[in-house]
Order: sequence, then structure tokens, then C-alpha cells
Amino acid sequence: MDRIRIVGGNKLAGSIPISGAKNAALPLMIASLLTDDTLTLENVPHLADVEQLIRILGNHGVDYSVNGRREKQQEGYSRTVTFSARNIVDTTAPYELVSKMRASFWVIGPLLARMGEAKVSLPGGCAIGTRPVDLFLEGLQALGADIDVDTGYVIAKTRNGRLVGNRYVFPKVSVGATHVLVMAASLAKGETVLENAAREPEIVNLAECLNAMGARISGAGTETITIDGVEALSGARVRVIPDRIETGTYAMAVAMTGGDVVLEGARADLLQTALDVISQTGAEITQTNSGIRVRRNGAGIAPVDVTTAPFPAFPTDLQAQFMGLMTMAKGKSRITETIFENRFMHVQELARLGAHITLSGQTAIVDGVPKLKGAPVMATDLRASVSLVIAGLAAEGETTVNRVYHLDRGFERLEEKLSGCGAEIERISG
Ligand SMILES: CC(=O)N[C@H]1[C@@H](OP(=O)(O)OP(=O)(O)OC[C@H]2O[C@@H](n3ccc(=O)[nH]c3=O)[C@H](O)[C@@H]2O)O[C@H](CO)[C@@H](O)[C@@H]1O
Ligand SMILES: C=C(OP(=O)(O)O)C(=O)O
Repeated sequence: MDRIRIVGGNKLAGSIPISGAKNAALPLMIASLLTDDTLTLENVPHLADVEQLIRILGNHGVDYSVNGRREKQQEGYSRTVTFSARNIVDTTAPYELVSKMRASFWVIGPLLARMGEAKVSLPGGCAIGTRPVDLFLEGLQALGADIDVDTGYVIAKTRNGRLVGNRYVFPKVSVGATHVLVMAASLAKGETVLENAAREPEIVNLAECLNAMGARISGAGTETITIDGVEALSGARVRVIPDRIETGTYAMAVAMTGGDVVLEGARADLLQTALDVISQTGAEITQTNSGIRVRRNGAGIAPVDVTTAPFPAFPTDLQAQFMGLMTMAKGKSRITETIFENRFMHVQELARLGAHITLSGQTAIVDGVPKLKGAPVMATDLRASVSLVIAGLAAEGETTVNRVYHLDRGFERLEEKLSGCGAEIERISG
């Protein structure tokens, strides 16, 4: 199993290209199931989750081809990928495929809307909480689907071959359930109004994609989304937005090690709350023509309290990384997680590097220390793993991060991007 070896202490300086967003690319790829035409996606990141979803879509009959590459771009960087679901050959998404990645459950929306039926295994994914699917099922039922759950599978059928538009109020904000209902309602008969919908930029990217395919969606990015269903969707060419979580992660790395880095292609409007918080810790953040510049000189890291919440608030997917940064703050900070009940798996690993953190329910109290010391660590999920990388970059001596497959789910060429800015970081295979 691969490991990442880091020798900490170097400031970061230079530029890091920000990849296409994993969490936007996945729903856009799934949207290809809604049409028998070709959907071309630009800026698709080269990640394990993307490869896994390609396998899942392939099982339903989706062909794909990689036909474009940015100039001077090396193998493995974000690329243009074409998806074609001319014939759906299977409406079942089996356990063996779906259990590896939560977002693969989302195929239920387009399969049901286009084919009138879907049988999809209950999902797996990162070990960050129980992650039920009740809102998906309730929402699809509101659009007229009959749903059964049997032997680990959700079996969904339309009554007369087509979903029917309706008003649905999410009892709780859910990114995934919003993606699924927006996709499903696009092909439903009549109008759907989704209230208390997720407002994440990835929802906006999906709505832009569906509208380019001929859907009639308004209000994406607000809490009320209106979808006027159409009979069929066509192909389109759409660009995946830059990854706001990767952006925030590298910004926090610079805020922790010190230095001066331009995050090429990053968009501040996708993570303004997180950038404001990083500024409060003492880093200087400016939007430039080419991206976001992050600088921190010798001044110490100021402690800042944060609470995760749905967009536009501070994202849960940056909570672990921010905790990494706060381990070396000059004082105490409180980090409260409100989205997932078990997203503190990094706490005990950060402690191995010398961090002082105590947990009180859903709040972590981080008592900053003047220095961390390298150690072998491992994490059980994607963002927790990268928080250990950030802490390792600032720690004295050598840190080895095990279970790199978590990082490969969501960070394209992580060690290359960081070593390009002066970090001593390498992958050790085997
Ligand atoms: C691939 C992808 O885009 N993943 C992101 C997506 O996950 P995902 O879409 O799974 O997250 P949700 O927004 O659905 O989850 C938010 C909360 O709602 C709960 N819930 C959700 C659905 C449901 O049917 N019932 C229910 O109770 C969840 O357990 C969680 O407590 O949004 C999360 C919240 O920003 C991010 O951390 C993930 O990185
Ligand atoms: C939790 C995440 O992904 P998933 O929803 O696929 O588990 C993530 O991207 O941080």
C-alpha cells in the first residue's frame, strides 16, 4: 500500500494549479444518464472516485472517451471526457460497485426519470457518520415514484412510466438529495418546486449543465429551485468548476507553513467564508487575475472559532484541514461540526504529531502548540488524511501518512503540486 513521506518545515512558495471539483464532476457525469446524446465535460479531475464512477456508469451502458488535454498538461491532470448513454443496458447499480462510493447512489435519479425504474444498492463512502438516504426516497416518492427497500437495495419505479412534478420541502439540507431531485425532476411531467434545497456551487454547476442540455431550471444556488420538466434532454459541453475544497486545503497549508502561493484557476466566490476565516488566522488572501494568492510571513497563527454548516457557511469538507491549522495557533480555538456526527477521526492522529485537542460532543477544543513533531499517522477518510498532510508539512522531522488511497479519491497529484512549491514530500509505493 502506498504511503506519503513528508519532511516538514519548508515554507511553500510558487503556484499550484487547482483541479476540477470532484464533487461537481461526479453529479455532472451522472447527468449523462439522462440523455441518449453526448455529454462532454471539460476539466474532469483524474481521481479514483471519477474512475470508479466511470466503471459504475459503464455497467449501465455509458461509453466514455478522453479526448482533450490542456496545453503542456501532463498525463493525469484534469481532462475533457465525453460520455454517451445511447442505450441504458442495465438499471441495476450493484452493491459491489455502489458500496465503494456514496455518490454512486445518485444514479437512482436519472435512471428512474429516463427508464421508469432503478434498483440501486444502498451506498457506502467515507466513514464520517451514518449517512441515511431517507430524503432521497421521500423526495422521489413526492415525484410519484413507488419505492421498496429490500435486501440492501432500493427498488424504485414510476407509476405510468414518468415521474410527475410536485412541491417538496427538504426537512434538512442535503447536497446529494438536491442533486438527485433536480436531475429526476428535469424529465418529470410538469413543474417541481424544491424548497430548502442545498445552495452549494456544485448544485449550480449541475443546473447549468442540465439547462445546457435543454432542462428548464431556475433558482439553483438559492434555497428554492424550480424545475419545469421536459420530455427529453440533449447533449451539451460543460466545464467542471474549480475545486473549492482543494483550494481551501492548499490555502490552509500555506497559512500553516508560511510562504507565498498562487492557487491557479481558483475562484474566491466558491469559498468566501473559508477564505475570510483563513484571513482571520493571519494569512493575507487576494484574488488575482490567475487565481487566489495566499501569503503568510513570520507572524503567528491566530486562533479562530468555526462551525460547519451548509453553503455559504464554513464547509464540513474543510473542517479537518482547519483543525490541522489550529493545532499551531497561538491560543485556543473551538471547532464545531454540525453536518456529520463522526467527522473527528483526525483528532487522535493529529495528537500523534503533538497536537492538544479535546472533544466535547460535536465540538473540538484545540489548544495550539508552538510546534508539532513528525510521526507515522493514518486516517480513515479523505479530508482527515489531507489534514495530516498539512500538519506534516509544518511539523518538525518526518511524517508518514498511511492509507494514501483515501487521498487519491479527492486530490489530484497532491505530492507533485506540493513539492512544486518547495515541500519535501514523496510517495513511497508498495
Ligand atoms: C460527493 C459529494 O458531493 N459529497 C459531499 C456531499 O455529501 P452528501 O451529499 O452525502 O451530504 P448531504 O448534504 O446529503 O448530507 C448532509 C447531512 O444530511 C444527512 N442526510 C442526507 C441525506 C439523507 O437522505 N438523509 C440525511 O439525513 C447526512 O447524514 C448529513 O448529516 O455533501 C457533504 C456536505 O456538504 C460533503 O461533506 C460531501 O463531500
Ligand atoms: C465526504 C466526501 O465525499 P463522499 O461524500 O463521497 O464520501 C468528501 O468529498 O469529503
